[in-house]
Amino acid sequence: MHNGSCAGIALVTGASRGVGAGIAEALGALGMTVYLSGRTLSGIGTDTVGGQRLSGNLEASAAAVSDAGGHGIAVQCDHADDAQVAALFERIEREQGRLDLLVNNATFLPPQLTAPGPFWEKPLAMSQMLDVGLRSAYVASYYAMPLLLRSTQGLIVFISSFGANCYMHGPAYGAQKAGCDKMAADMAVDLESTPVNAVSLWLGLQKTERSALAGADDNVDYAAFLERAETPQFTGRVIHSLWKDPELERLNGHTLIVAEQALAYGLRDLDDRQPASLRQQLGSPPAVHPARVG
Ligand SMILES: NC(=O)c1ccc[n+]([C@@H]2O[C@H](COP(=O)([O-])OP(=O)(O)OC[C@H]3O[C@@H](n4cnc5c(N)ncnc54)[C@H](O)[C@@H]3O)[C@@H](O)[C@H]2O)c1
Repeated sequence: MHNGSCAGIALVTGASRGVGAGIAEALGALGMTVYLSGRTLSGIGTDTVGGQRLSGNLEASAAAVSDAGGHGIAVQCDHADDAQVAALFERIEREQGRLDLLVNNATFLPPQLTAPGPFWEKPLAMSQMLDVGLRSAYVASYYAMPLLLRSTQGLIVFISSFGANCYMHGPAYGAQKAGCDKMAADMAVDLESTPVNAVSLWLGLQKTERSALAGADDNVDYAAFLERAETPQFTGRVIHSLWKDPELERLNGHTLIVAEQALAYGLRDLDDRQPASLRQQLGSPPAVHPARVG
């Protein structure tokens, strides 16, 4: 089963900036109609890194999707509020009748994310990643399923990282990432014999505003990593190739490393670089769970 020449309908959650905005733009460049969700339609929000306010504007991200050749549609939706998420999918159903691709990206990353210190000395707000990031991905997938089942080839993508398998930003971040990987694996069981598949993706460090500001934070030295960072558009193109893959079913439930999957599909980053797999970047292989990492 395949979507053939149809450019497809996608939803990228949390797409006002950063990874979500870049993925949406790349999907737009490949002709997709992309719904972009975020807490506010225009104007910057309240999120900060190292005391500095992050930018981000959902309407501008949607315009970038359209400028790239697709059709970007900005929808106000707080993924902490199930009723707003339900309304988002009602709107997609009304306007499109189906969904082909859901990218679960929205994550509330608190200002103390990269600050040093044990979890009990940081604000309890660190746990909000488990609300918007983990639970919210379940809720969006739940409401997306009836629409994805109307696609000839539907795909649910979780935005994860090797923080699922090593210590990175503390236990809430690790649990959010490991939880996403596990959701993809377990959803795959329920998705068997449907036209829908689920995968979780480990992204390399991203060239985003958040990464640049975290790098400027005295507590974190991202400089060496940043040199080898990937663009979010690179991840977007890998996601598109996954969605178009006629053998996507063989990856159902897998956790995949974006750079490795790009190699398999013959994709390079925007600067024509071939990003190295995290396995190489870390010097020694991360403790990859062999049963779940493709
Ligand atoms: N930046 C990296 O290097 C990197 C690497 C690997 C994985 N990731 C993952 O990519 C994802 C996005 O990270 P980012 O770096 O773009 O961070 P970011 O903070 O810049 O972006 C998060 C997005 O989620 C949105 N969001 C937050 N709370 C929301 C809510 N309640 N409702 C709707 N939207 C909400 C934000 O507005 C923003 O658009 C995260 O899951 C992160 O862990 C990032």
